[in-house]
Amino acid sequence: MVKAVVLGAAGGIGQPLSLLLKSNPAVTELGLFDIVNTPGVAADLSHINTPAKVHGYLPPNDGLKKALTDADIVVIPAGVPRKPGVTECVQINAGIVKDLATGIATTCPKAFVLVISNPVNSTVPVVAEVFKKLGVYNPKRLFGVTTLDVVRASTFVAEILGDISLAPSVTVPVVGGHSGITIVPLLSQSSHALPSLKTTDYDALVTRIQFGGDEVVKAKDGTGSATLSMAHAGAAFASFVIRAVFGGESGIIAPSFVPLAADTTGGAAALRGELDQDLEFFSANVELGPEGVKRIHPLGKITVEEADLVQKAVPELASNIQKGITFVAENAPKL
Ligand SMILES: NC(=O)c1ccc[n+]([C@@H]2O[C@H](COP(=O)([O-])OP(=O)(O)OC[C@H]3O[C@@H](n4cnc5c(N)ncnc54)[C@H](O)[C@@H]3O)[C@@H](O)[C@H]2O)c1
Ligand SMILES: O=C(O)C[C@H](O)C(=O)O
Repeated sequence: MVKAVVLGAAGGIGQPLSLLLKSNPAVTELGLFDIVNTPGVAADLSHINTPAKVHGYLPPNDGLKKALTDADIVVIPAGVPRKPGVTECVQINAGIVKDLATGIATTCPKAFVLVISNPVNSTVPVVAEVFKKLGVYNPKRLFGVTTLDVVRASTFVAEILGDISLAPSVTVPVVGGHSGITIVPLLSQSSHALPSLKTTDYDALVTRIQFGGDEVVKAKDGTGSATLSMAHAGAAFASFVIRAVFGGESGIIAPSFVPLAADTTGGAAALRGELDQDLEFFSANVELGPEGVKRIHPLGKITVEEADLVQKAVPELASNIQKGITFVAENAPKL
């Protein structure tokens, strides 16, 4: 029995993500919360002949609390997407995420929380700070969803290999964070070796993975950012967590932006030793287990070019993380 909850379920990501979770046979209950339209989305999805019972909730009458009651896994795509030329919407989205995290802390503090709302490098620290303030922080259960970067890297590498049918089987660890230069693809660790690329082609591939979001924002021409590929990526990561935590499956490893305190096996300590500056959060290859994060893998063997990318990402990540921490320090969660 797994109850999944989507916060922001009526949005561009929320609707297709809810559809994919409704299609996941391991999900037996699906709670949909948004400030608009969830009754309609829930009614629509409830006609699909899969096991999950679906309920939609709006803010009146304790809707958030009702949606979150008995939640096992909560996915958060609530927030404002980027428009062309706008780099981030920290204040608005941090406020939304802070309030939703407060609801989680008071209603289902043991749930596994997957944050999609941008900027992930700051919103995940927001959730952590709220949980710390409310005394329910378990770093093993908090994840920033960076899977879209991994999905993009697989696709773009398959394109370079000249065979798009390889895309589902190509895996490229993408580490660091989820915005611009904090996105670091470790192409040397690709499951499928790349042909030797000219420096300009290598740089172009890295840039395309780092700024894949811009490609979609530009193409959508003012109407939003990635929603369908994000729903695919979010549902895939949710499925990894469900399989590892509730299905008892071992050996699932996927990049995610996690608190480094989640790992006590020495993996995070080894990763910290590879970075120039200490960070509280980093997207690394995470091995999932029954408690959530089982082990955070260090970067391992990387090239000089990749080490340079990591070095450039770290100060930007530190500043993004601090923004989230400062936001909660200045805007305490209200119960
Ligand atoms: N992590 C990633 O890789 C990734 C990828 C794409 C987009 N995103 C981010 O996901 C977020 C959502 O994007 P979208 O395209 O779905 O936007 P959208 O505007 O289509 O949908 C957002 C939804 O959030 C809802 N919402 C707003 N405030 C809320 C609140 N307090 N409680 C509950 N719901 C609330 C809105 O009503 C809306 O339905 C944005 O922050 C975007 O930048 C992240
Ligand atoms: O780039 C964005 O604003 C959306 C998202 O983070 C993406 O990677 O597509």
